Amino acid sequence: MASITAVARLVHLKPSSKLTPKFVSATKPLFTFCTLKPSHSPIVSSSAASVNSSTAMSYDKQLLAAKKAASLAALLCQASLSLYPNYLISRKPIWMIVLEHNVQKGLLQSDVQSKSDKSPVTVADYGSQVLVSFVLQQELPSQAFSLVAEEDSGDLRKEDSQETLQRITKLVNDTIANDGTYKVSPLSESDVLTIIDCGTSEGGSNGQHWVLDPIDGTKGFLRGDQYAIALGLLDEGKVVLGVLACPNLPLESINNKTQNALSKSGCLFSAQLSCGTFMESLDGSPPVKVLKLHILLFLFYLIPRLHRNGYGNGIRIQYGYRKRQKSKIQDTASQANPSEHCAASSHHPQAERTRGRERQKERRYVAAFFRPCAVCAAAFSGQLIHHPHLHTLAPQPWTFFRQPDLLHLLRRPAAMLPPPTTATTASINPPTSHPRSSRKRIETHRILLRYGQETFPSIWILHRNVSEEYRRRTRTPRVHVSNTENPEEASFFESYEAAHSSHSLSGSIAKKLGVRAPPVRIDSQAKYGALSRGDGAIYLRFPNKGYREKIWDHAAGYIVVAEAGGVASDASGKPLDFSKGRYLDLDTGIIVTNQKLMPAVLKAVQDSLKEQALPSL
Ligand SMILES: Nc1ncnc2c1ncn2[C@@H]1O[C@H](COP(=O)(O)O)[C@@H](OP(=O)(O)O)[C@H]1O
Repeated sequence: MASITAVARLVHLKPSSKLTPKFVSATKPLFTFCTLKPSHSPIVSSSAASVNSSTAMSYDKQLLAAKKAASLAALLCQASLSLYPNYLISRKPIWMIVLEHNVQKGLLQSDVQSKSDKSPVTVADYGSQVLVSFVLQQELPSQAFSLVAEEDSGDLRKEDSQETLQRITKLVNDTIANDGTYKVSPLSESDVLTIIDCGTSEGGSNGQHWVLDPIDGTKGFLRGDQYAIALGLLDEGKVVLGVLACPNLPLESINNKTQNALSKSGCLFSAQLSCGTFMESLDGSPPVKVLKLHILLFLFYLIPRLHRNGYGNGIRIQYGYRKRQKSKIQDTASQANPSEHCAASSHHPQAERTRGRERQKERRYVAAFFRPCAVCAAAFSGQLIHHPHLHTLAPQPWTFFRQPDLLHLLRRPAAMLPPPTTATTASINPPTSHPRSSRKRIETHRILLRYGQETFPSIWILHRNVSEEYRRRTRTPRVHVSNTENPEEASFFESYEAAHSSHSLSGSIAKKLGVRAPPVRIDSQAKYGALSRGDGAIYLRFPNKGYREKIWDHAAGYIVVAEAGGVASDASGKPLDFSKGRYLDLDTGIIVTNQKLMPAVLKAVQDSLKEQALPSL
């Protein structure tokens, strides 16, 4: 391995004469494999490109790098499309962005090219590939680098592509500069070509290989529909981590049309072997735009008043008499059972008066904001306190929401209040540490409380500097595939493009299964992402006979679904095999669903294939 690297460095003469020494050192590993061959020559052998997995770092670090790479690539893609994200990421004056935007609109139309297989490719496809490759090597400099990616530089090296190449280079350099993480000199056009050709590894069953589709669903991207930046990592032929950046996928379920109107778009799915699948917002912000105002009101109006009234530090709204106390978490037993605590202290006349006053204040300050949401908070104890005292109206049956939404709650009639007698505590992922910070910076989290079989939304109020683990759990919720066992209740996904997957075949399979909902047609591996969080229960894909599936079209999505509890197989029930190089070696079609539905779906697939006289097994 070492000798290959040494040879590579010798063969590599000068990526760009304009590179500053700083950039050369920063990109040293970048050109290690790329320069083993002229960039338009046949693909470098997988044995040369493979990396011995014994030298591999933990996947945690690689997952972080992959998330960073995919998120930046998503920014690049959005910047190539619209003004809005450009405005957000750019430090330029607005008038300049408006001017550039017009140019970009023109760019996009003229920069769509056709590949040899007639599929479209845009400047954003190339730019995304360059950026992902660049970021991975910047973030993991000590790792040898092997990348199996969709694009190569062949077309860009033609004379008439000079302008396109310039645009790609500008797009990449602008995105890197706007991000500001990497202090490197701008990439030259020849750097860009070299980096694109880093993606020509053959993959295979030995060592580690990154697998990238820089824009999966290019047709969806051009239509303004769904697309994904899909990045996976193979280790000894197995997918061990995957990241899907889906800039146009709503953070709320795609089935929930009302929520979607309020919800932002942009999901980042990440999965690591045996660690589960997580979904977060692509820009790291809270999921519902309209909540911001209420959170601000809460921070600047309610919190100061709570502090004044002795609710400092712990940010706890506690039933009944409470002493002024400094500790953030005290007396969790009494919090867990407020009525007992109240009873114990009720004989004290001073306590009685204090309680009366506090009740009044609570009503005024808290109910005004959270009505009819029961306010709950027991910072860092892992326990949430239901505060029945806040509910001043007669108990009524509670209506349950799938997604917590403060605005929605505020608008609900008071009749929807939970009964005061409802169980008062609920344990959710307890935080792993109790940071004793003196800084009184507050965060609110929308939490779904479970009381026995019942669920209702609430607000959890926390100090800012909670542990990383706690942040991960609250900000990046783990997702799970739908657990429906009944095919009739299941909805199914398929390609938007009829040319990519037979709609009639999946229609007949759905009919056999008794699926009632119409098919949900979306582009790209966003389907895998949506499936992993239970938006649908089945994904069926049946390309035309003879089409060979590529590993970058499925690797990231495969692990995202598998770690969320789903399964993917071909039509014969064999798991997908990513160890055979750049193509998947599979029988007709791909089926993705949950464990319980798989046998029924497989049977329906087999029956339909026989009926349609397609080769099934
Ligand atoms: N005739 C065909 N049959 C099946 N898949 C095809 C196809 N032509 C292109 N594809 C692949 O389907 C992917 C899009 O998947 P989906 O149909 O789920 O949106 C494309 O990814 P790219 O857009 O990266 O080229 C491409 O790899």
